[in-house]
Amino acid sequence: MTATTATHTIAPPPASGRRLRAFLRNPMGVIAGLVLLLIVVASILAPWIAPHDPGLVVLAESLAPPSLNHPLGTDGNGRDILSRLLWGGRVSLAAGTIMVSAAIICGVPGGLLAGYYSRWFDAVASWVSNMLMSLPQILIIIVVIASLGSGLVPTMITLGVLASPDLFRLTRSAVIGVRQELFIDAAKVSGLSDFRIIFRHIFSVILGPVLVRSSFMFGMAIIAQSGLEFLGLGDPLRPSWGGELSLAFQNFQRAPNLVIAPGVAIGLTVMALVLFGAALADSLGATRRTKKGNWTPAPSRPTDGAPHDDAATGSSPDEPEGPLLVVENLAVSYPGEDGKGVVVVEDVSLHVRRGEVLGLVGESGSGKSQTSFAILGLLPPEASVSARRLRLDGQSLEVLSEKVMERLRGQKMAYVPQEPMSNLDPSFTVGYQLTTPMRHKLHISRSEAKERALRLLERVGIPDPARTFASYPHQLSGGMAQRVLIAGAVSCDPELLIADEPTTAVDVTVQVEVLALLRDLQQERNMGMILVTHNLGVVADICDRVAVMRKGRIVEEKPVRELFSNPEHEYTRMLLASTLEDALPRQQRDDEMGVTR
Ligand SMILES: Nc1ncnc2c1ncn2[C@@H]1O[C@H](COP(=O)(O)OP(=O)(O)OP(=O)(O)O)[C@@H](O)[C@H]1O
Repeated sequence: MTATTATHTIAPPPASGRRLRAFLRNPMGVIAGLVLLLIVVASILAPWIAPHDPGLVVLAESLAPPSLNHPLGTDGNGRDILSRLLWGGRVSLAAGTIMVSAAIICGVPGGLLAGYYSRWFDAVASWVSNMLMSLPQILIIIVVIASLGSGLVPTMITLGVLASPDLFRLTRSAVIGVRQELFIDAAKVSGLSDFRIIFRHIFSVILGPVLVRSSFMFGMAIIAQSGLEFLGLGDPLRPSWGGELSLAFQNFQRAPNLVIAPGVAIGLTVMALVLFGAALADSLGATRRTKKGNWTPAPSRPTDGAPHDDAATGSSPDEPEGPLLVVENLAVSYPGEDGKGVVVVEDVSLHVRRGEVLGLVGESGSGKSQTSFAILGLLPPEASVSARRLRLDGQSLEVLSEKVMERLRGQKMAYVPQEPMSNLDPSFTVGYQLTTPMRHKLHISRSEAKERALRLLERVGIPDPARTFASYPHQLSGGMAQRVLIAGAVSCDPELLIADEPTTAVDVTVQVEVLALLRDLQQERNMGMILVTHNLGVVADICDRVAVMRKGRIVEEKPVRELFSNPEHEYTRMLLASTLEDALPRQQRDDEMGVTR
């Protein structure tokens, strides 16, 4: 699920504000930042504040000690050291900027795509990255300098490309980590394109680690560039810290103090960058820990549906009384270790009519979620799916491209997950996450989406919709998060709602409310609903029909009352005996909850 910018009236402090405050609480980071700022400003202003021309040779003043005219003395050629260091700072900073930019450009997008899509792109990109890492860097640099000259740009770009595997691997592993997060699934279910998911949800997560690593890399770039100058591989006419250090060593016997100034310039800058990077890492890490600490369990996730647009989706209108969803002979398998496929769903056939609730029950691992994900088109790439028919509103889902499925998930199917907190992106406000799918799918303005979101929040029983709209997920209780996700799920009027154990993560009292809410919304909107659960008590509460799954197959399927009064399959009887011992008959439950059917 996703989001738009909330209105700013009651917004809590944004994540960036918390990070800044955490950073400012670290004195070392602040001092390092100030030192860096001073170095950057002094280097930029070098043409105006340097007391002398950095290239002016006055042999008569060779190796002059510090004086008013030359505050840091002069080098072996009588050039003013302070002026050369100020100008040299520009070179060092430019070197760092070029190298880090090249490393980011080569490493980060590749890591993002490799981590997100895996498969062949990952294999190729990882191979290239490993190859780059195995190259002898100094030899490559010497070859580049020999063929392209000692210009700063080609040298530092080469170094950046050679360093890019570092950022590639960092980004790739961060993306692989976040890709497993449920809020990414939620974003997919809400119909967001891969580009928006990567840009909005994943990029924000990798930004911190990439920034931190880049600041270290910047320090390394300064050292590398200075080292090249020191070894005589730079341009002798270009004032630089490394070049000054090299000259100082040449005159070490006569004026050993000359190494101090360029050494301090390099050491101080690199140290400040490292400390700054470490403080940045701490502040980002602190924010993340805070969020996780407030995590509360709860259910549902938002999705959207949209105005029915058969032309857009290529669907044909369903016959008036025909089922909304038809699944015939669905099978899902995964590659096994011995090369044979492991079948996790086999020969599953079911249908759901508009306004009908189908319960999909079975023990853990019986294939309920895999069946749901197959319908939603959200199985991982390694899954093999086949079905004789898989139709939603008359449209065959199995032949659709991922792009059309994306749109369908936004427009016709919605999903309410088991763990609501994990399905909300901690970096965005509830309002943002609720309104983005609506704006995107329903093509409505920000203010309309906000109005709609506030109404939905009120409808799902959130006591202060405006406040919740502006809140971040960690500020919600589990039950509230669950309601928010249900609001998101119905926000674009889906026709089919798949709720996967929506009450697992909340306490018993909230469970009852959530089930009642789902049932009310389903009836109000005449949605077809699949309720995935292992609890026959829940089935008794809100389902019209039940399909009992075991070991990937449906072993019995019939109307709820019939199933309860006449369970035929041995497994169904066992389920009934074990889970319904304390359950009340449906009518009695409805009466007690004041529900009219
Ligand atoms: N990516 C995967 N690769 C291989 N097997 C998988 C994969 N995902 C799920 N499975 C297997 O598919 C089977 C069915 O899983 P599924 O999640 O559908 O069960 P479930 O009935 O929903 O269980 P639960 O109630 O615990 O969620 C399980 O045996 C599971 O190990």
